[in-house]
Amino acid sequence: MSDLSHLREIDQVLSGRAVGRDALVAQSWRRCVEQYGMDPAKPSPAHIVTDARLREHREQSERLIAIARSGLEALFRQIAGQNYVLLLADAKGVTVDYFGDPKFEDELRRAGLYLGSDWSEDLAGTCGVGSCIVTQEAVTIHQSDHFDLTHTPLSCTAAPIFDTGGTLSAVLDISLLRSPQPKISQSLALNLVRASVRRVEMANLMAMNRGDWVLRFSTSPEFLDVDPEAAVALDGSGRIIGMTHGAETVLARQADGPVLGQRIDRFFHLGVDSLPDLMRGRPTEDRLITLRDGQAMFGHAIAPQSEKLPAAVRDGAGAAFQSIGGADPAIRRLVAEAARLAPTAIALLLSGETGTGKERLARAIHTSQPGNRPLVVLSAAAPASDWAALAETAEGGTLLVDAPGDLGPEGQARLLQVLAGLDALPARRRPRLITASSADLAQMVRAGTFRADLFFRLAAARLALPPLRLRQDFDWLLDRMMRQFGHLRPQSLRLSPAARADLKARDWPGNLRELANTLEVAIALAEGSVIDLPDLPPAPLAEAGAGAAAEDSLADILAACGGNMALAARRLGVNRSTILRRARREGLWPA
Ligand SMILES: Nc1ncnc2c1ncn2[C@@H]1O[C@H](COP(=O)(O)OP(=O)(O)OP(=O)(O)O)[C@@H](O)[C@H]1O
Repeated sequence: MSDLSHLREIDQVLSGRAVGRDALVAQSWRRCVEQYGMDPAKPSPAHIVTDARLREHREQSERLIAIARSGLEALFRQIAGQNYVLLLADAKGVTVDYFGDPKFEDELRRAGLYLGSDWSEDLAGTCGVGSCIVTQEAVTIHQSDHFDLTHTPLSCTAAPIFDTGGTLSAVLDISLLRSPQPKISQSLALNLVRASVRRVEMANLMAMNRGDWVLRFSTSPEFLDVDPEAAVALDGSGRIIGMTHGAETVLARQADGPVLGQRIDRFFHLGVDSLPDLMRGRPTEDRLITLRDGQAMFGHAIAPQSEKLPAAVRDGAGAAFQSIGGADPAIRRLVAEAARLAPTAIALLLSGETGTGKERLARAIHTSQPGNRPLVVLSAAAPASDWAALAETAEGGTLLVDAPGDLGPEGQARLLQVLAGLDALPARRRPRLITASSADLAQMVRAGTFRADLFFRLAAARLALPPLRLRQDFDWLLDRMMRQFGHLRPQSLRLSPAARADLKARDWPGNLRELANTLEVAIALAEGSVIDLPDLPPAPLAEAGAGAAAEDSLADILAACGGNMALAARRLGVNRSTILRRARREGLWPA
């Protein structure tokens, strides 16, 4: 269709004539002109928000992105090879997650099919994401359905994702740069997007309501347990506290007013006491439930999971995670989250200063899962030519990407390519990605020194390890490491209270690694069965003379340290024997 006939057709719609377009397209065109004041004769290029705004949008959608990601990956694999690009936009229309073929990246970016593109209808005109947000329905906006001439080559199919309260929270869109002319060619795309959205909403409901009853239901029994049509979460009295959009649609037909907050027996001939009868284990045909209007459905009830969850998930005390930390609230939270994320395929970024235990946590996440699977470290320091082979050996296991912040632009592009190569593997063989970084990758993205697409690929969920100086479980770590290094000495060893207090007062820039090194040296050097102050090596990065002015005399420093030579040595950043020699020379100590 020529540009001129496109403009003429929009004119016809505005003057109220039927033109054979879908009603929702014609209505959107009217909005573009009458509400948003757009001029179809003045096309405008794709609008991409700034990095800072993209970050805000992503942060607000972070949880949903993490939950949606494995569903999106599955969808992307289904459409792989057909040149679709897949976008997840937030409720404002900004693309917060993206899957596309890196080969076409420049073209996709120009077309706005990229991270940060703003597809709100009042900015981009009639388009998949924007019109889906306005209508709250799944739509295909195909080629010249687009209002703006810039976008008429595209074909976009989008479906809304609702949160468990029924509010639109995101849009899933799959788009093509070039497509066959008939719009019907996209009907499969529409079904695929709808099904993916249903699964994302289901995963979201399950994640949000682990401690509650969930009732899933379907019209046919075949897919009830694996891919149900709809679900609600119920509190102990049978009140609906969460729902998928599919559930809201079915239940809203049964009774007037809102669905949320109502008891389940208002919609089904079913009481909360009967839920245990609908649990898995009973034949599906026996789990028949009837809506108030008489329609039969099949139900599957899932009991609150808190009591059934493995200890690792419940309180983070599972065997694999036991060595990570003690009674520190931040560590407890971190371990509980890590345990919950461990069984998923979500790409994890573990951040934290050097030596905070990122690699150890990655290994714990890996080993917490059953099976004898490989864990392969892909270090940024290894030659890039080896990466692809390394990544392949992680098949079926975990690929730990270490220190990608050290990579320059070429290395980053290569890493992205290697990761994209893994997409060709069948889902269950594709390694789970965990990244460890002491560089602040998000900050590097903002500064333009780290690729945003690589960052988002690596960091679907983020876990931050606190520095040792902020941990409240220092004593626990100390005792654990003392036991761990116990084998180095035949007799049992303990720390004197003064030595313990001294260690606690240090600021540990090298974190757990520095603490482990310090203890190992102290254990090796201690002569008796007690590690005392003089046995502790000085902090390697303490500035010489730190805490004492360089011109302070040794006598003054010793006095300030209560005559404790080890403490004086540490303050000056020298060995205890040096202090002793100087003290003898200056007559401060008997020769
Ligand atoms: N919870 C822990 N208990 C005892 N030792 C620990 C613990 N966590 C880490 N360590 C020790 O601290 C050292 C550093 O740990 P790890 O390599 O996991 O840190 P990292 O954050 O990956 O470091 P980097 O960023 O420098 O690579 C290792 O020797 C490890 O054994």
